[in-house]
Amino acid sequence: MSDEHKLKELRERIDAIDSDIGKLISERARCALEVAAVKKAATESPGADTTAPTLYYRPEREAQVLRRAMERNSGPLDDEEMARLFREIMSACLALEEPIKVAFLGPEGTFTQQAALKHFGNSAVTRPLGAIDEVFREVEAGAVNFGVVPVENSTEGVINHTLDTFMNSNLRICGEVELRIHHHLMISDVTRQDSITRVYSHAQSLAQCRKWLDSHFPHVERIAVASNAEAARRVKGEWNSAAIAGDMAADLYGLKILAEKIEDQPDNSTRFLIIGTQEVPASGDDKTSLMVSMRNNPGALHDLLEPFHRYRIDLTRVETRPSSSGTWNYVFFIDFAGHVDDERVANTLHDVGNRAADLKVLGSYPRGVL
Ligand SMILES: O=C(O)C(=O)C[C@]1(C(=O)O)C=C[C@@H](O)C=C1
Repeated sequence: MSDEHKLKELRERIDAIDSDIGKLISERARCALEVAAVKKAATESPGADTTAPTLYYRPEREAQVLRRAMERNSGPLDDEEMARLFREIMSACLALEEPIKVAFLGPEGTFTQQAALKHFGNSAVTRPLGAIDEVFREVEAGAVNFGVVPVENSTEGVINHTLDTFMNSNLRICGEVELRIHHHLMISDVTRQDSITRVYSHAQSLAQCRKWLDSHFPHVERIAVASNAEAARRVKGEWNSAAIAGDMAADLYGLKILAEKIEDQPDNSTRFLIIGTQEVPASGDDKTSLMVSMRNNPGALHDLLEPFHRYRIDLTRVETRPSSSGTWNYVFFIDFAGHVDDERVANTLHDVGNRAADLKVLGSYPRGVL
């Protein structure tokens, strides 16, 4: 068989498969619409709390669907790629039920926007806001369904502002998403490559690329700005500057990438939290985040952590922040594996509650899948 003939035959097979996939996606979307009708009827049934909103978005179910897509996968696409395809199908199905609105730490083109789209898919309506506390406020006011904020970076550590904002908020953590962060050095079409005297970026990104800058641009002034996207925007009209930012910002402002992946740690990643008002049922692989205030006694941290050890709970993070109320009191932010509905977790929380001055469960949520 000639190459041309073979190609034609293969494309006919692909056309037939696409037609089947299309029909199946439509069938799936019709099912999602029926699910929406069932959910709506349940909130409107006699005896139901009529002030409670219908919860169309179900993080635990989405995590299960994505995990299953990965488990089922037998290649040649890798598991993450397969899950990403299902992520988009589910995002489109949810948009049919109710278009989901998500606020993120902007402006457009930030890694936080990338994280929001990774988590909710491209059918979500995303809205950029200027500061972390604005994202919290917008969710609290009910103007959007969820917010996305960064919480820790593998190279630079915790984003204190996000943790501190939880001290004065009743919002819950409904999910997490991790993003590999690749920084690039980018310039505009008016930049003179041999005359770069300043480089703009967010302070965290400048820190994440410190060694690379020391060796490639030791004498260039490093200027911290509010976001990577803002850095890219500034470079647009300047002949003597460059920016460090991600792919999205380069695309958005039409910048040229001079050097790719300049982060000092090759596995540089940032974890983002999904904040909302919804309590999320167990998905089968969950994490819980707590905020605990302890009186400033010797051994307070040991007392606090002992129940976790006794009930064999796997801690994934412990952070300390000074409390906003008393000068010498501390607030601990603790993340661990498990859901508040698990018996061992409930027992641990009971014991921790007895020892703490204050204990707040920030949320139980599915461990990030993608
Ligand atoms: O299972 C549901 O509750 C649905 O609404 C369906 C579906 C899906 O497309 O699979 C869509 C949105 C939800 O966030 C979870 C799953």
